[in-house]
Amino acid sequence: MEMALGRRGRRRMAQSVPDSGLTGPVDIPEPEQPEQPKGLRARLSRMRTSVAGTVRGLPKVAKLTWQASPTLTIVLAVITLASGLLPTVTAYIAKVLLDSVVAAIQHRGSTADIVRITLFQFGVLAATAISSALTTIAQSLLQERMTLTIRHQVMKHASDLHLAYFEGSASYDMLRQAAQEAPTRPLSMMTSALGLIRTMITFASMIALLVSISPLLALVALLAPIPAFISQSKYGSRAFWLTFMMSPIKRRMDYLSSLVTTDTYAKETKLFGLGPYFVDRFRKLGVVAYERQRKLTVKRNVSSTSWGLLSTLVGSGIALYIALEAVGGRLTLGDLALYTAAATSVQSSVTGLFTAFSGMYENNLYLDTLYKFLDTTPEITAPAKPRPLPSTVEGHIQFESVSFSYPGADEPALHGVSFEIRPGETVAVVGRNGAGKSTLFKLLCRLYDPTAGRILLDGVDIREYDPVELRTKISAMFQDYVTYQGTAAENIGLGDLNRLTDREHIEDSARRAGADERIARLPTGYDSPLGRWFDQGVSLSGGEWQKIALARAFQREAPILILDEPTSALDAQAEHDLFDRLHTLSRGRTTLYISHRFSTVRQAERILLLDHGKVAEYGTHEALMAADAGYAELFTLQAEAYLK
Ligand SMILES: Nc1ncnc2c1ncn2[C@@H]1O[C@H](COP(=O)(O)OP(=O)(O)OP(=O)(O)O)[C@@H](O)[C@H]1O
Repeated sequence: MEMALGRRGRRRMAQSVPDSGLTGPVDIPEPEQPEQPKGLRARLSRMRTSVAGTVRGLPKVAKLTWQASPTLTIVLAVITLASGLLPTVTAYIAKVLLDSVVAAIQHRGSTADIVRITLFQFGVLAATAISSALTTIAQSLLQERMTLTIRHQVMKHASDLHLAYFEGSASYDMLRQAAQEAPTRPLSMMTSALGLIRTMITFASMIALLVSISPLLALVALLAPIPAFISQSKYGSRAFWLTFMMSPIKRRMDYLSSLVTTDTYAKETKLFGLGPYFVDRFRKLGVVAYERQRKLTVKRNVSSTSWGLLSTLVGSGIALYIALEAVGGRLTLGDLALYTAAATSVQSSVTGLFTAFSGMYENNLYLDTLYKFLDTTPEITAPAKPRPLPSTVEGHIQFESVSFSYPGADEPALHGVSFEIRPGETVAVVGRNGAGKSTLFKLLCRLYDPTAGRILLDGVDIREYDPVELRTKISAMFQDYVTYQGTAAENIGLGDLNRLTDREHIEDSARRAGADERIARLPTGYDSPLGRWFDQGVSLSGGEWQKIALARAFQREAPILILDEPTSALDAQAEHDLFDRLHTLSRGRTTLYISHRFSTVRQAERILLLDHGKVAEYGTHEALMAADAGYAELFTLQAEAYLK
């Protein structure tokens, strides 16, 4: 990006600015296609590859269309193919009509013939109109079904993918393309493919007529539109590259837009007066995106029109030749009409063939992204023969030399971590920001797999279990819990889908989390909508939301309880009450919680101190205080602050 600026001062500035879209230059690199050799042979071989690739893409597209709706696919195919003959029939009727008019004028024929032919012509024209209306209906319905089918497939696949997939920006761009661009492409490809066959039918029937008058003319008419095709295919793939390269900029625009239009961000945006700044950046990014699009659209159309003019010139030449032939008496007026129609039709068929093909080629490129996304295999999967979890999981947890690095990170988040938690024990995990505490929890839930070492649950490596089943044994609340735009009951019930409607259990979970009292004060209690996206719901405070999220964790009666800073937003009384209850709540369950408040940490049976991804200390509060090392230092620091 910076390179494109070319001016030294701006380049230096750009280097110090992260490429986040929030600050710095809004330019994005010109879409550059991979270097390709230019010679004729290379071009031909590229064309062969793209033809083969596009043709190979067809069965997949046909399958997608069929999955969306077999009936509509058949309707569309039959009408499209049948309408292939209509132009030839229409042209032929025009000839016959003209000849019978001339015959009637010269008293060689009757008006009854003309009426019959006109009626037939009406029939054909009506059929043309009906088939075009049916095609439109079938296409738009199929498009709806198709969008639904593909979005469903994308959603389903995304829900199966591992967490890390969503954290890489390249894969996120791919996901965006698959979700937004791809749904319209298969039908477009299918329509082009059917159009291609229809045009071939028209073409074959028409060419027969043209060849019969002059093979040379047929050849000229065939060759003229080729340049138009070349320009089409070149710009077709450029458009694809542009969209692909535009994806990051579009995502940044979406993000900026959400910063200004989403309730949770609006407060801070207003406080710091960021609204106009974000709006302006959104506009600037939009201008860059538009400029790219404009250049390409103009280039593409100017180019194809120029090439198209060449085809028109040939068409006019043919018309002139035939007209002169008619004047010379070598052709009838009807022949003239027929041959003119045939010549024009062959012209447009050939252009149509090439345009349909280049359209298919372009659509296929977009679809490749969809297939690539759908082919991405989830990295966290169940083994071929998952070991069934025992009906009563004891909750014995062992970390054995566990190391973990986030994809693309320079330093490991965890390094050689080993410790053991006995069944039913309560352990507090402490450490500075970034020490690796949340990562430890995520590994235990198998949201990631360790890069080295292993984690055992009841003596078995957790990778031997089915991760979905493993997670049913864990009740968890993360720091960045979700605030669902639903009712209070739904917000809690989602913690255990099997008990989504078990109101008694939901109320019990709320009581355990200390959320019951606030819910009772809501306009319609548990049925009150929370959040304002869909209904005029109630806005809760940060602490009240946290209690709801806690209740959701308690909703699942699992043998392992994991709480990542469960009281960060709670008031002192609520925090005290929760930890009071935690003794009862954690009875019979292995419990791990992260906290930065040492008054709550000391209540745990054992304390694990992490430091830069390593276990620094592990033991009871008393033992760690006696050791007088890192934990004792942090504890004293906080205690002194309170006593001052
Ligand atoms: N999704 C991620 N991708 C890449 N790196 C990450 C990701 N999440 C965390 N990290 C990095 O891993 C390290 C450990 O993070 P972790 O969230 O486990 O820390 P923590 O001890 O829970 O911190 P805190 O007390 O601030 O919550 C940090 O350096 C962080 O930058």
